[in-house]
Amino acid sequence: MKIQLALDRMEIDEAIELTRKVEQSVDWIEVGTSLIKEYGVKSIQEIKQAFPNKPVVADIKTIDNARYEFEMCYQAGADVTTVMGVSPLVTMDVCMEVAKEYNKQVMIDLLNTTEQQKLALQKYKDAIFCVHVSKDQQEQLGSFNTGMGLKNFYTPSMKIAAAGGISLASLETVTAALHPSIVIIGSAITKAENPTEAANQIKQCILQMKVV
Ligand SMILES: O=C(CO)[C@H](O)[C@H](O)COP(=O)(O)O
Repeated sequence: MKIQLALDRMEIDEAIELTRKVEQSVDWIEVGTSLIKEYGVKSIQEIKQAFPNKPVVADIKTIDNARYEFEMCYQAGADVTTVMGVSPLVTMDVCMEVAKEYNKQVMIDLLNTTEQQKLALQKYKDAIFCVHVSKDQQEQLGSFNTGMGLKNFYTPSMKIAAAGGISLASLETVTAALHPSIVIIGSAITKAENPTEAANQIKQCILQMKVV
């Protein structure tokens, strides 16, 4: 299981400095939606330049205008770009098409998708599916719980990611419920008193769980 470090609500320099402290423990780097909104694609360019050997995820959360947004992210250096699962399927088709042209990946954010919408997304077999508890939901309901399985949607060949307030304390619950191949972790590392130690503890916990 890979760790995707989510960088949100900070300046680009701060994001780079923080990533340097934890880079040994994390696998992928996410340029968070807030960084892209505040600083534009420059945030993707600078973070990819600083960490050329790490896969970079541009969490742009596309919902329309897919070719324009996906090309912009891939040209800036993103290896994976995100699209909302609630988008029209024509948008999803364009995301998959652009990713193929650039030989890059798509992450579909399942936030607020209905069961019916999830089933319609199953055909995008090359995509990574992200189960996401949003910031606003976290404030109201807390993070992940054991009831958050993927029921009828999941197939063994699917690549699943999980995001939303995941911490060392909830890592085992999330893993048991979703069997993700990627855990997306932001605040539990970036807001920790000692980010290096927090990231290392999460990495060690994953190694102990022996999950791939
Ligand atoms: O997509 C996001 C916000 O929309 C974040 O990347 C995701 O929630 C991870 O950050 P945190 O662990 O702080 O919740």
